Amino acid sequence: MQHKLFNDYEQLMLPQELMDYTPGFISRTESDILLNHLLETVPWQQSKVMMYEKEVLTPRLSAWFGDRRIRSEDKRTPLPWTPELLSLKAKIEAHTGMVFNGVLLNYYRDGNDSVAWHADKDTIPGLKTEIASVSLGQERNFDFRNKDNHRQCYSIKLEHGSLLLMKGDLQKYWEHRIAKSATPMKGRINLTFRKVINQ
Ligand SMILES: O=C(O)CCC(=O)C(=O)O
Ligand SMILES: [Fe+2]
Repeated sequence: MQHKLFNDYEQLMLPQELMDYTPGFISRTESDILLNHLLETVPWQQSKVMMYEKEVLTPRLSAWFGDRRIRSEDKRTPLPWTPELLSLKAKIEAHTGMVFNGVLLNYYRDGNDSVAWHADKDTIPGLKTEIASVSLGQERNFDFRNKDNHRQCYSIKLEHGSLLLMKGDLQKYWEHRIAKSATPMKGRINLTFRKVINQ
């Protein structure tokens, strides 16, 4: 599936059926408060993943809150919803008309923290993956590229208090990442609201 990603002025246009970006979804003051609250209260963990038969630490901290496990093979017990996360979930659900039952929090401590190229798989078989992603703190580049043609690669900045909806066939045809940055970066928290059915 091909998309025209630039308008006549060469500005990047997100195909709305795949990605919908809302800057200022949360006010500046509320975003500041939520960022500090999450930094102080979330039991952040550095997960390990297998890479070429070796266990490596992921270059960021994370936490999973929700009703079910994020993946059946993920042994972490989901953390119980907090009033702050439930209220953000309700705001997103009212805005999008979508319903979520879990949220993955990523904490990028500085420019050395990152997430490698990946697509988020369908968590409910037969349904297209819908993810609502809220960003707090340091603005970072969100890169995405066509799985079949890596030269088709674009970048948007995810601002403090913004909401990015990822939907439709985005995860099927595109990958995304947060690259490491050579420029010094302050902390950033990203919350991805998801729909999962694992036990
Ligand atoms: O930090 C971000 O904006 C993206 C995180 C992400 O891609 C993920 O958790 O799957
Ligand atoms: Fe992702």
